[in-house]
Amino acid sequence: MKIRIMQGHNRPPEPAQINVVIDVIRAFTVAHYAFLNGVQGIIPVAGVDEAMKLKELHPDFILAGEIKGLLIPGFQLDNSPVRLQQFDLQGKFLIQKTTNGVTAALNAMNAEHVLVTGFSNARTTAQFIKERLLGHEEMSINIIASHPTGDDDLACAEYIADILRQSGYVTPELTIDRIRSSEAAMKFYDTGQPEFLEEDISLCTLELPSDFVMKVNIRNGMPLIEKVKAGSIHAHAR
Ligand SMILES: O=C(O)[C@H](CS(=O)(=O)O)OP(=O)(O)O
Ligand SMILES: [Mg+2]
Repeated sequence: MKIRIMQGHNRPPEPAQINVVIDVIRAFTVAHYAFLNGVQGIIPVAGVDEAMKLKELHPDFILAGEIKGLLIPGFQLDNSPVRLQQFDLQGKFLIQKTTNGVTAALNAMNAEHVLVTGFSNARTTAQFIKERLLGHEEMSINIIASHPTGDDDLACAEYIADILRQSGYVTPELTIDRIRSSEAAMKFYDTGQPEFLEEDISLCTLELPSDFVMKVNIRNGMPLIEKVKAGSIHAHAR
């Protein structure tokens, strides 16, 4: 197993069998909570225009995301996992547009398996890769920390790599400390920026025992983030 950790969201990674795209604060923590709250699927989009065009075609889809961390005018949801839980998302599809994680995922489709996660689902995702995806042949895995400079995503990437290598050096506690102290987390502690809820960071650093991973599959020619049961033998949606 060859593991490459890389940072940034604007360039496709080296070809590999598996790409894991990390966005702790907050895109794929939001995605995790969305699925926990009954969402059927999440369509990642590169920009607002594409999001709005999709919404016109599918009025019942929900627009979610941010620009500079803030709600996009015309969107129903911003990028807060706390605020997301105030909505009835049962059976819905989200259209998600964010700065780092979604952009990185769209640039990382050059692998047989593309998974996305924050810290909340990192351990489940790493175990899924170990138990369901790694075969006997040598496999290469890119772990993409989507924030270009932030330590939040890099810490989570190193946590996942450590689980895959079964070395046990990178503890959840150390990872949580790095996320809470990261550049991207600072604005959530600043009372002068009330749009950023400190509670969001609590959810971004809470490891949840979930029974699914989030996989980006191509459906009708478009990327779709789907919930895949962690116990499933084949890595496609159930
Ligand atoms: O909304 C977020 O938390 C971030 C924006 S920023 O990098 O913190 O300004 O977007 P994401 O794409 O979820 O990293
Ligand atoms: Mg982020």
